[in-house]
Amino acid sequence: MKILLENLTIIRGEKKIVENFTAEFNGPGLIQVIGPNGAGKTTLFLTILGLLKPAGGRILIDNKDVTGSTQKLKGMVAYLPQRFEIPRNLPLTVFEFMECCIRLNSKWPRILRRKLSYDNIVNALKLVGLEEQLWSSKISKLSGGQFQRLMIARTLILETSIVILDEPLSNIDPEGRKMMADLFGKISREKLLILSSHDPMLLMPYTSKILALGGGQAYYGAPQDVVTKGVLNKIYGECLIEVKDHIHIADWH
Ligand SMILES: Nc1ncnc2c1ncn2[C@@H]1O[C@H](COP(=O)(O)OP(=O)(O)OP(=O)(O)O)[C@@H](O)[C@H]1O
Repeated sequence: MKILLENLTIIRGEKKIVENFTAEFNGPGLIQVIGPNGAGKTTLFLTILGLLKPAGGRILIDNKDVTGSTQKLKGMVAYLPQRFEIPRNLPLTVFEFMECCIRLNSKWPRILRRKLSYDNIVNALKLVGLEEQLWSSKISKLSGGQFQRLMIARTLILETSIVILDEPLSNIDPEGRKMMADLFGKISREKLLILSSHDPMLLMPYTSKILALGGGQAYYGAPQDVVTKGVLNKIYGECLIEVKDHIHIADWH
């Protein structure tokens, strides 16, 4: 599992996100995409997903050119957007919601979908830490953090080898974040997991590579080469506060 960004130039509105940028995301592993608000993390994901066309360059997934095409990505990538377009008032329980996600997925033949669903759903819900007593609750009754966990579970049952999560830790409380970080570490042992985060240190023990975006610049490499004062200064500018040996990123998340 490999995503190659080849000489990629991305422009959104007036803003240049990256120019002539080349990087290879290799899995299994965890790749963190960091950068201040508006740096272009979501834009990069939407470009990888074929929902936005780059101004230049190509995107290859497992050597297949998928640039600007959502169709070619089918069954290869699961994506969790930062903001959901799923109405919270759907009259479905947690379990029914997950069943719908499986039944609607055309990856499996219809007859198999029913058979696959029970175990897959139970595993995914347990993995993200949604307790069994919630499975029969209406999704409208879930808290923001529980709903976020459900959305993560939904990306996992699609069983793709590549998973992209846009700020999956937003809405999750501090204790839950640690649990989710461990979960992402576990997932990244088998899949290529790419996620954006405003709290890079939390996931650092599991991170194979970091992509730092900001001010039209991109730095990609091993965590120790990217999370340096020099790079973070260029990416975060004035949001970077240094207190003795401690660096604090003061963005709005
Ligand atoms: N629909 C849009 N049309 C035009 N420009 C947009 C659109 N959405 C976002 N942008 C601009 O694209 C740039 C990158 O935004 P993007 O949402 O990708 O950043 P981000 O790093 O994901 O930010 P955040 O951390 O706040 O989620 C910003 O300058 C933003 O204003």
